[in-house]
Amino acid sequence: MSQRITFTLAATDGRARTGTISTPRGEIRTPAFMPVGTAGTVKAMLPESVRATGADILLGNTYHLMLRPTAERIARLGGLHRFMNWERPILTDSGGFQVMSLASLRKMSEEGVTFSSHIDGSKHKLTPERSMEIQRLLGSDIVMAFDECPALPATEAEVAASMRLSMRWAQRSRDAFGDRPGHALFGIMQGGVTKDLRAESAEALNAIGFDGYAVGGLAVGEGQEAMFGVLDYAPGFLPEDRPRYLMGVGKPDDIVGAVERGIDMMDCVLPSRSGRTGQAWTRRGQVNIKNARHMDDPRPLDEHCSCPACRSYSRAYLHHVFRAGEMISGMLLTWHNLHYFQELMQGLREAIAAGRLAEFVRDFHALRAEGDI
Ligand SMILES: CNc1nc2c(CCc3ccc(C(F)(F)F)cc3)c3[nH]c(N)nc(=O)c3cc2[nH]1
Ligand SMILES: [Zn+2]
Repeated sequence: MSQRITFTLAATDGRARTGTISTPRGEIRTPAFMPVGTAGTVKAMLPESVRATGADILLGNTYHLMLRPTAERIARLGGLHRFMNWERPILTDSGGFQVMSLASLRKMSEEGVTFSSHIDGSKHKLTPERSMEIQRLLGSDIVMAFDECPALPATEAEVAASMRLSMRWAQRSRDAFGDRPGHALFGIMQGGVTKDLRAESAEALNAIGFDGYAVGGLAVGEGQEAMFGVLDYAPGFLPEDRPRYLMGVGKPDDIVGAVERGIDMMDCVLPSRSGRTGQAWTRRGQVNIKNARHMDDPRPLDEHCSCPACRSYSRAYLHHVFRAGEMISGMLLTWHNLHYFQELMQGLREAIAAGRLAEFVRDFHALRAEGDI
């Protein structure tokens, strides 16, 4: 692929931006929400259904795919796009975060991390170089640098040491990635909730130079107020002509607040994971479909929603299939949630382009009742 990945800003409104990331496999409209496709599938969804919700890009993962079915097998079978039948852009995480949250018997060193698979206990090693090799074998379009996301609670000294390790790993990731036209490497800013550490991390990443920059180390239990506190300054430490990706975020109101603060890309398991637990997200708040009060309700989840669940099924039906443990329950609620998240992103993109983001945000909060609706 000769074409390089480029980011074009179309409009700004305050600190918010809207634009397009052009890749050989297609365009990504920003601000973008990226559905999580952990082990090569967005759970309970066919790829064409994920596309129908409006997704331009989805996420895959080094950790899960290196364990099963292995990156080498996927490469032999033509790469992850072919393997999972998604020909549009794929971003893969570098694996470190998942090792810390999923694997057992982990051993950290300057070199990288060794761990035992949570699937079969087999021993594995991840280093910046190995992570770059895996993401190349998968064929992902946007590759994440190998980093360490410190677990909370952590002292400032621990956060500083971890961030500096991640910056050394960022350099090694950059060196190992090489020059791959048509593919992008994103650096990941660390530094916890400490402004000086965040500034030091951004300075290190800017000096190395990346195609895009992620704000890492957030959405790990610090709470929305602390997260927004970091986002009040951290995106501004990053080059404004490159995409900014906030990892692991979030609930609809987290997404709105992050976009207001200059974030262009986000990912979260929430719409799919909560869909499988009967939790529907709507413009007026959350609907907990397992609540008995929906048992006789002929209305759709959201009468304004054009998704298959809202077009053709009642709350009573969704309540029934959830209670009965029928697979269609997870399918319909996941589809609805992903559709709602993409509709929220479209609304944000249009509002920024029209210079009326403040009005959009006001309406967004005004409509959202507390609790179950
Ligand atoms: C939920 N909170 C959160 N998630 C975070 C993630 C994971 C993001 C991710 C990527 C791919 C997938 C896949 F399942 F689709 F593959 C799933 C999740 C982080 N990832 C890295 N590298 N550094 C961070 O500092 C970091 C901070 C994170 N806070
Ligand atoms: Zn719907």
